[in-house]
Formats: sequence, structure tokens, C-alpha cells
Amino acid sequence: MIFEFLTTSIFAGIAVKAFLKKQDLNENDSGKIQRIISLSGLNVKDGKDTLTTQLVHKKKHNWGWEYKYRIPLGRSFDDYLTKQKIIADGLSNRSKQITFNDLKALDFDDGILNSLKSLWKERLSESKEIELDFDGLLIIRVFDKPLGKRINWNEELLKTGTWSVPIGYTRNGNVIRHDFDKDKHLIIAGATGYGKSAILKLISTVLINQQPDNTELSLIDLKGGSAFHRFRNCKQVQNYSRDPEEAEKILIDIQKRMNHSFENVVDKGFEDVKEAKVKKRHFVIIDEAADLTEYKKAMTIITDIARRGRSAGYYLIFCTQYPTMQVIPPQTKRNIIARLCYVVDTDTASRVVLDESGADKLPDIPGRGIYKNTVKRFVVQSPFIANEEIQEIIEPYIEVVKEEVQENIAETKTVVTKGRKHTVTFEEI
Ligand SMILES: Nc1ncnc2c1ncn2[C@@H]1O[C@H](COP(=O)(O)OP(=O)(O)OP(=O)(O)O)[C@@H](O)[C@H]1O
Repeated sequence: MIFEFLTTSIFAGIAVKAFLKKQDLNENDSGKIQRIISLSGLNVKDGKDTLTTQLVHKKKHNWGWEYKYRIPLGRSFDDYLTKQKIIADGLSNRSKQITFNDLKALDFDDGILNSLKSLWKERLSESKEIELDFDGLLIIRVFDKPLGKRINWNEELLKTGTWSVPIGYTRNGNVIRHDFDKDKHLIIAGATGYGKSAILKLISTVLINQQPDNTELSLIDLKGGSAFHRFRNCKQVQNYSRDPEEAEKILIDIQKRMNHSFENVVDKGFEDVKEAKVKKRHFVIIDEAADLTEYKKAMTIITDIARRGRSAGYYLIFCTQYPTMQVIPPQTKRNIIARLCYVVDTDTASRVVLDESGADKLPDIPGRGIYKNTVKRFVVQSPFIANEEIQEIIEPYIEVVKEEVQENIAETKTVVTKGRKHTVTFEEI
């Protein structure tokens, strides 16, 4: 009884203190931001005067705070973007916010002290996330909670019968989707290890599941890895290659078939396959596109698919770790409006992919990216699908062809014919 009274009082005390502290911290963020901005050299000297960044407005939202500042003459929004990480780190500086909900969510399997200690440690290492924007005033959004570092795949993300695939979750829990029939091709970029292959596998799995009879895939995996390997025998996969020379031949063939589709659709007066009520869609997925830059014919065909494939139902998913003008030629880029950019090393790389800075300022989290389509721009955390989950979803569509494998195990032989793999006894052969 006494123990219960004591623990309840301690928790209530901590919660009230945390709440007050949080209010105080948040209220103070505008001033703190101004200080960080001044200290990072963004004030402007004008004769004897020093022009500073002036707070004009601040507003509390359910996700955090939005501050608006007037920037001094002589400074541009880009100057502030270059300081985004400094501002975020300054605000994260040892912010210890324990809320009542955190306490409620604790399980005490490890004992009260250990549970509190690990919660405290978690809060200390948690960093605040911010976003910068500009609408004539500098807008700084400070989020109460960071976006999840890993959001696992769940089957509710599937939309059977559509060409819409999940790209990521926003901070308010909305799922952002890329609809290939609407937004058509997609460029995916990001530094090594930030989730490009993971999202390509997710997209392939979702397309196979949602439209098993209408999806056609050409998987070109030039990274020398094995990202697409498990898909190679799916009935939807028409081409699979890990070699650039072979990839070029595949692209030549795809172009011929695209021309045929183009004649059937556009030359007959339809705007695109959707209007012509053609059901099939062909996805050309290239990872890593930089390895094709030496292959001029392949690059020309890629540009052609980007330009005419949108009507013909030939959609390009163009993935690279090296976003430069050589790898993503301007003619290709012009025809691929939707972009997904994970963390990149430089401002220039971010601009090549998104036409704006920002992906270089994302926190170092795999799966964290900026997705832009014709309408909007979102910071997202892509869902992560494990290989076992992929296998389970694609298993019904795996066919093995033209191989005959002999296994001298007992008196059986595994026969692989067009269709499913099955095991028979020697007498049956
Ligand atoms: N959406 C995600 N959420 C959480 N973790 C992820 C996500 N995507 C990838 N990861 C983690 O990052 C690792 C690397 O991801 P991935 O192989 O997709 O990177 P990549 O960008 O393709 O790298 P590279 O170009 O070097 O092949 C994965 O093994 C996984 O552990």
C-alpha cells in the first residue's frame, strides 16, 4: 500500500515536472533558434547595425511548433538550409522530455529503476527533427516526436487491383503512395545503405501481389548484389539481368515492344493505356543506373522509355546512388516527375534528384527520404519488408523453367518443368 502510494506520487511528480519542463523548452525554442542562427553566422552587418533574423509568428500544432522568421537583407533561404543540421543539433541538445504517456507505456519487467533508466537514456539520445521551408518568411517546424526510425511492413499497405505502391509514412501517420498510372515513372536515389534496394524489393513485391496477372517486370540489377535474385523466377518477371551488356540487349527488346504498345494506344487516339483499357503494365527497374552510362544505346532507350513509355504502359523505376547529370540526363529527368530521394551526401546531389536542397539534411536513418510528385513534397519513412515476408508473398508466383535438377536423395528426383517444381520417384520418369 505504502509502496503503491510512493510510486504513484513519484510518477505523478516526474510527469508534472516533465510536462512543465517540456512546455518551458518548447516555449523557449524560438529564442533558442534565434541564438543558434546568430551564433552560426547568419546575422548581417550593415554599417554600425547588425541585422538579425526576426521572429514574426509562432504556432503550436499537434505535431510540434511552427516558427516564422523574417530573414535579413543579404541572406537567402539557402543560407538557412545550409545550417539546418546545426539548428537541429542545437535544439536536440540534451532535451530530456519524459511524458506521462511514456511512463504509462513502461513495462516493469526489469524493475522500476532499470525501466526508468533505459527510458531516460532513450530520451537523451533522441534528437529533435526540424524542417525548413520558405513562403516569403523563413518557416522552421520543430517536431515533438521524431518520425519512426523503422516502420515494419504490414499487409494493410496492399491495395489489391491498383498500381499504387506505398512509399512511406509521414509524421502524422499518413501513408504516401506512388500511383504508377497517375505519376508514371519514378527516380529513386540515395547514398549507399539508405534503403534503395529495400524499397525496390518492396515495390516489386507489392506490384506482384496487387496485379499478379497484369504485372510484367524487367529487373536489371547491376550492383552485383542479389537484391532481385529471389524474384527472378516469378511468372511476372520477363527479363532479369545482372550484366550491363545483356541489359542493353534487353532494353532494345523492350523498346520494340513499347513501340508496338505505343502504336496500339497513342496512334489509335488514346491518351494512354488506362484510357485504352489495356490491362498490362511493364516495369523496367534499373539498379544501379550509373553502370549503364557507358552504354549509349541503353541510355538513349531509357530516355525514350521515360518520354513515350508513360502512354504505352512502360514505366521506369530508375535507381542510383550517384545522382549526377551524367547518370540522370536532363531529357530523362524532365520526363520523370516523381522522385524519391533518401539521404545523400551533398546539396548538389539533392538538387540533381529533387531540384531542391533537403535530402542532404535528412537525419542519418535508412528509409528516411523525401518523395515529390506532381502535386506535393513529403518527408517519409519507408516501410521495411523483410526477405521472409517477401518470400511468403511471391511464393505462389514462383515458377522454375527449363532446368532439370537431379538430386540423388533416396530414390527421388526433383523435376523442374515449366510450371511448378515437383518431386517424383524414378519409376515415374
Ligand atoms: N525503410 C527502411 N527502414 C529501416 N531500415 C532500412 C530501410 N531500408 C533499408 N534499411 C536498412 O538499411 C540496410 C541497407 O539498405 P539497402 O540495401 O536497401 O541500401 P541501398 O541504398 O540499396 O545501399 P547500396 O546502394 O549500398 O546497395 C538494410 O539492410 C536495412 O537494414
